Amino acid sequence: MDNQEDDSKAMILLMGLRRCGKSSICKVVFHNMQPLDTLYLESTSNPSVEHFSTLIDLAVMELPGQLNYFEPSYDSERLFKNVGGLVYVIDSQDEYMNAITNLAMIIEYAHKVNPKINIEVLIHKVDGLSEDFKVDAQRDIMQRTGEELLELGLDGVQVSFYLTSIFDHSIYEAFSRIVQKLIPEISYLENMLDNLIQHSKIEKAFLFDINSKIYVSTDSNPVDIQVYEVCAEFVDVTIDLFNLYKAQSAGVTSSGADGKEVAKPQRELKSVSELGNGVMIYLKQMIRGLALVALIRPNGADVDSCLTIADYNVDTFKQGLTELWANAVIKRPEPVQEELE
Ligand SMILES: Nc1nc2c(ncn2[C@@H]2O[C@H](COP(=O)(O)OP(=O)(O)OP(=O)(O)O)[C@@H](O)[C@H]2O)c(=O)[nH]1
Repeated sequence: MDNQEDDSKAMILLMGLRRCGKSSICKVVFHNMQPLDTLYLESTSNPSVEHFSTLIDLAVMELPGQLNYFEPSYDSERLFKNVGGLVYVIDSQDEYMNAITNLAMIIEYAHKVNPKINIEVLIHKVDGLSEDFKVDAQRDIMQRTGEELLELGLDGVQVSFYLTSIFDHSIYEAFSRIVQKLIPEISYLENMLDNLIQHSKIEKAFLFDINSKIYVSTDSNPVDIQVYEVCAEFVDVTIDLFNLYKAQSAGVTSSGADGKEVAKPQRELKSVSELGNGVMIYLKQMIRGLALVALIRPNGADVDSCLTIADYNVDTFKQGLTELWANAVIKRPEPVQEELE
């Protein structure tokens, strides 16, 4: 059982009251659904799991808002024991007092069975709120949650809050931070990226999961959300261009020295472009569906030599990443969905 628990740390539980936006978040982040199309999503009635493979294998389990997880028929204890992060979604456009009471009750239980669980609260749908109201809502929700936890004698429990919406990049930014907390090697990755930027005229580097556009790591400089947006959009553009030309090269073979047909090596995703302000944006494919995206500021130096140095250092980084992955401690989580249904 112990081993099983260790292997299952990369499980995220997504919870919240009905219609707070859980399915929409999953569809937009993990299935590239357009935010407006979530208007027609039906209410979820059974737990569902998204498997998401990036540097770590991750499972995101959505628990429907209409279910009572504390009914005896659910093995809630096993469920909560097996998760690394509990993400609770609060609809900020709705009356949220019930949600806060529900959240406090869940934290009490989750913390009891799994004191190491990361508690993450998404103050969601903030696109409908004015800037002032956003700040007020955040303060109010944080304060009320604190009061509820104090009443339960849980004031020492760490809770992280994020303002999110599926209509901008805030949901990706929040999930990036949540996923990073589950990667045991995160500090090595950050060090490796710090090393890379120090020696390559790079001012910011992200290690992106190409499919979801979550970044699994970045260097230790603060993240500017606009810089993140530019990099995430560059991933999209690069993939679109890559797919545009894929059909011609797919399945192409050539004759080897002994006359046998050999498959051509797969094309590697790589792209470089110049932004309006003279900064170069650089993308290169790494391992396991990841891509490194970096902003390079030549600062008067020769652009070609900056790119050559970046190429060399990024290759070294990729080798480091391959070694890090070979020794990674996290394995695929055990599917527990069937037991819940
Ligand atoms: N304005 C706005 N609406 C959102 C956002 N996220 C989700 N919604 C809307 O919220 C409604 C409910 O979303 P769902 O994803 O179905 O909610 P749910 O939590 O999965 O609901 P249940 O399955 O009933 O538990 C949909 O109409 C979404 O379009 C957001 O960030 N902003």
